[in-house]
Amino acid sequence: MGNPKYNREDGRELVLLQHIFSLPHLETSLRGNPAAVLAEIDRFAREQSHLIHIGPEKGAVVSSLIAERKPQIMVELGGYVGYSTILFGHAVRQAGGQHYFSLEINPVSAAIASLLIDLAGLKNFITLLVAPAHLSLARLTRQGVFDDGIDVLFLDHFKDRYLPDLWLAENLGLLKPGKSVLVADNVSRRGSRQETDEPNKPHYLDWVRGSVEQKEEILQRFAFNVPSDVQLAEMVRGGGDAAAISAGWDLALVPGMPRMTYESLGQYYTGRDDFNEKDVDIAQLIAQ
Ligand SMILES: C[S@@+](CC[C@H](N)C(=O)[O-])C[C@H]1O[C@@H](n2cnc3c(N)ncnc32)[C@H](O)[C@@H]1O
Repeated sequence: MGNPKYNREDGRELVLLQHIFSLPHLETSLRGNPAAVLAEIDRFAREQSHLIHIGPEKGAVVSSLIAERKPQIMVELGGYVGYSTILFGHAVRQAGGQHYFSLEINPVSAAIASLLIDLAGLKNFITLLVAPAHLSLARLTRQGVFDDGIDVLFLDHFKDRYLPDLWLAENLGLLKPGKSVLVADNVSRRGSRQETDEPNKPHYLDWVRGSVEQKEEILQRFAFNVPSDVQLAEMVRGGGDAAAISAGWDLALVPGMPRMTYESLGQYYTGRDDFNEKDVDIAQLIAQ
């Protein structure tokens, strides 16, 4: 059964949508106002049903990073109902950035997010793609939107996909040394719930903090399906996921690049070990 607070199979996200679109100040103060839309989502999560959004405290940490780094292109893996999309998309736009991409696997969550993003007035600045993140990364790579790299990659989807999707981004050449920053939600080893701490699965931080040798050792534990004679990045740029798949690649499990090493820019810890309120980890790619 688990904690009923976290039982999310009750349609609460649709209730949130109904709630927001029936507020009396919808047209007067919510439309076109990202901060007001976010405040209503936070209020709903506090007073009615718990949501798995990043929330205002960790959200502010990432918003400050955006204001400081001024990313042109930011990509989030796991858009859910659009809270972080609206918060960070707005911050990227305010910082003079070009575009925000939100990748979400669940079509119901994405439909809700789409309406809330539109309500907040950010529709033209944000692209929301509904598919497993690895397929959307391939699709956007093919479209050339990442030709100058991803400036901030925000990982907030399923924990067991953080590493495989980071590996794909590395392999496709989407991360640039001295520039690209990774922001990962809830990856600290503190707290009791560690979905990634299973015996044979490396933890996200093993990779992001690891040396070249440690990362080579991590990759040896996996059976990758890697055709020897074809460069994945070229293939995906030319023909997207279809070309890669027909050449024998499994985009869901592509080896990372051990020579890409990261420098930690800090870990913000909330002091709470609730399921989605623990920490946010920030690291920058330094070598390739
Ligand atoms: C913790 S929620 C994201 C919260 C959101 N970033 C926020 O702060 O408002 C995780 C989301 O990741 C999505 N997700 C899980 N696996 C995914 C995948 N492989 N690709 C894209 N989205 C995924 C889930 O459907 C869920 O909506």
